[in-house]
Amino acid sequence: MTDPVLVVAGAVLAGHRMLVAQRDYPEEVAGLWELPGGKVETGESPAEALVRELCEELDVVVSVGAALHDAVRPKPGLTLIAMRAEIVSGTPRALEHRAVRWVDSAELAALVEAGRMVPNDLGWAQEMVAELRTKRREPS
Ligand SMILES: Nc1nc2c([nH]c(=O)n2[C@H]2C[C@H](O)[C@@H](COP(=O)(O)OP(=O)(O)OP(=O)(O)O)O2)c(=O)[nH]1
Repeated sequence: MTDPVLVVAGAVLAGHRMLVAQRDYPEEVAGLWELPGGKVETGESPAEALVRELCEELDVVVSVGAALHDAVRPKPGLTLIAMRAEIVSGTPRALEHRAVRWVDSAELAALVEAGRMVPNDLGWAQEMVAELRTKRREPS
C-alpha cells in the first residue's frame, strides 16, 4: 500500500485580495486556478511545507496563519488542507505555474462561477469569497 499523501495549499492574503495560481499540468486541470502549495514531506509540519513550497513555486517567503475550515479528501490516501498565509518578503512570480494573479471577492467568485477553479478547491474558494468580502468592508 502506498503512504498517505498530505497536500498543503496557501490562501495567500494581502488586504482584501488572495493570490491564485494557474496550473500548467496535468492536462485535466491545466489552465484552471488553484491555491499554490504541494505535498508535505516526511518530517515537515504543514506550515513548514507551505513555506518551502511557496518559496519554490512563487519565490516568496510567507508567514503561515490559521487553516481554512475544511480538509478535502478527493480519494483514499490523499488529503488536502489549506492555510492562510501572508508574504513576508518577495513579489510572487509563476515559477511552476502558468500565471499568478491577485483576486478580490468578486473576481474569485467569477472564477468559481466560470468553472475556472480546480474542482477540489471549490469549498475553499467559497470560504475565501466570504472572507474577502468582509475584508473589503474594513478600512485599510
Ligand atoms: N498545490 C495544490 N495542489 C492541489 C490543489 N488542489 C488539488 O486538488 N491539488 C492536488 C493536485 C495534486 O494531486 C496534489 C499536489 O500537487 P502539486 O503538483 O502541487 O504538489 P508538489 O509540487 O508537491 O508535487 P510534484 O508535482 O512536484 O510531484 O494536490 C491546490 O489547490 N493546490
